[in-house]
Amino acid sequence: MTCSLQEIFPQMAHVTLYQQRTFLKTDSPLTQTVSRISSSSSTPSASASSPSTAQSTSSEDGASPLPFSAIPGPRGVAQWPVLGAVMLFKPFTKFTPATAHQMLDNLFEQYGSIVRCQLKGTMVLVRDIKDVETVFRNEGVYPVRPSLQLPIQFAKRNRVKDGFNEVQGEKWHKLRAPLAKRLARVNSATYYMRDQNAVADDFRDILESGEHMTPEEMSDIFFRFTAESIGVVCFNTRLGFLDADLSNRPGAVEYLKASKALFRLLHDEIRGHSILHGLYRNKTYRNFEKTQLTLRQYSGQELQKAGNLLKQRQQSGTFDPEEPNLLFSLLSDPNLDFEDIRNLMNTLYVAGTDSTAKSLQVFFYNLATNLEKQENLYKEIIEVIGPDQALTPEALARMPYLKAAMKESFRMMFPNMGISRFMPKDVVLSGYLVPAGTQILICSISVSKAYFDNPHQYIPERWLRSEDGKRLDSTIHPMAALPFGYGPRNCIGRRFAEQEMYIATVKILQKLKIGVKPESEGMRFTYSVFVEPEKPIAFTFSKR
Ligand code: HEM
Repeated sequence: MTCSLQEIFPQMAHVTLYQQRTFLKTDSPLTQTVSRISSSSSTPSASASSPSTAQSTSSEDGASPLPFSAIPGPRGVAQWPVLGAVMLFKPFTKFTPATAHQMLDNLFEQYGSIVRCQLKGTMVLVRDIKDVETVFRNEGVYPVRPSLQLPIQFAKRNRVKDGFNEVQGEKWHKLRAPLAKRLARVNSATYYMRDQNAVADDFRDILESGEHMTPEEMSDIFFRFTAESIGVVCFNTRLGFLDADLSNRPGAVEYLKASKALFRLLHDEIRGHSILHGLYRNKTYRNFEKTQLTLRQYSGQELQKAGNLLKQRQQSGTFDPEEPNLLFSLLSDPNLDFEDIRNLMNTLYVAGTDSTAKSLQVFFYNLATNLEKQENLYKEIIEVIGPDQALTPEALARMPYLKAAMKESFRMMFPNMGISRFMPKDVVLSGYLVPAGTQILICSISVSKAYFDNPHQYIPERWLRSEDGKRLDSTIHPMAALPFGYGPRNCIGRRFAEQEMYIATVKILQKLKIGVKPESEGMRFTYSVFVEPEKPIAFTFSKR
């Protein structure tokens, strides 16, 4: 069996052997990025983001930190590169890649809140809130997060530009900037609420009449819903993925198939089923390339159509450059070419489908298995907008229970196994000196008794605030649950993800009660790219 870092940290920590080797070379791009960040720590943003920077290399009590080599963790052969990672799994332990999250728990149980181990290269796992703060406060202005290799290989071999999810340093910053500045506007997501409500109407209609669907078919509908919803943002149109008949939508079926295949192939890389795609075009790579080419071709056509529409509106004087329409704004930016825009939109589309589809299923599962909480939420929805009105930004502002219920779902079943960073400078974590260039995995602490009372119970109320704005449970640390990451490299699609999930939940609860069939009670969850049920969930949606 091949064990890799990707298996351990599916969503974000994907480093190939190639990257591992080159990372430590002084002339590698990642190392250059890291040293550039280190030397730029006097830039305003670095110092602004680093209240703890001054003490980042001394212990809290001022004592000299303990050396890196003293960090607890498996010893002996288990510290050897590659072999060390293999030894964390079957047959040496009871864990498999599917239970890697339990393997991490086990390491923390054995060694405490900081662990040094071999996963893909030497990694430091942390699970103490002070360490979480130290990592994020010292991540620098261009935080470095390892990336998957299949997309990087595709870009290289096809001579197309990289997506910003995959690159590092200034290049990453430059690619993300056109989106970041537009998405920082308050109404950047709410602008799409009306169209996304219409998408959710279709989603609800399908689920309402879906009593004969298999759990697999239902899971597919969740994927189609999020693909259709984010499609409204990326392409300014309905792609038709929720249509009963896709035959009048040329290319849509292939596009949908390619979108889903993409995640299966990335999963192959994550699980270590494909390790040689960097060296030659192996089967996984060839399939990946095929899906990418399909996605590019279809998105290219949709962007072309949007570009034509924009031209017409410009010519007829009906285009308002202040309109918060993301695609029109990008298309009318003289500094961006067609390929830049296609890249940005493909990145958003890909990052925004499976992630949200899986999180929505987890949320519905928590509501279905906590009916009292579902009823509280139902009451709030009916009080604020009744059974027929669509969700608006104003109505959402009056739905604290909805927000709390979703936040609690993210806390209970964290969307990914952790968030990874390569440190640009030396830091002290739990009293140990961790040198620049080390990869840190911040593991989820949101089900830890140290940070939450009754951490395994679904209690949305813990997130509610009193009228003066104070959280009822004042003991919750602001960094104890960060499902969308943190800092300049956080999830750029957060508002879209939350909005889609709010809209879908409201639409469905207005008319239907969410339940699960007995076979899905007590479902266990695992991690592939994101958290997901071990088996597709058999939901029921019954009329209220
Ligand atoms: C519930 C759904 C989602 C979850 C839980 C989620 C979570 C995350 C996390 C944890 C990160 C890494 C953050 C970090 O390293 O600090 C991330 C990055 C990212 N997310 Fe999301 N995400 C979701 C939905 C979306 C959506 C809807 C989009 C697009 C519209 C999106 C686009 C991205 C992109 C492009 C990145 C890479 C950012 C960068 O490297 O600069 N995500 N997401």
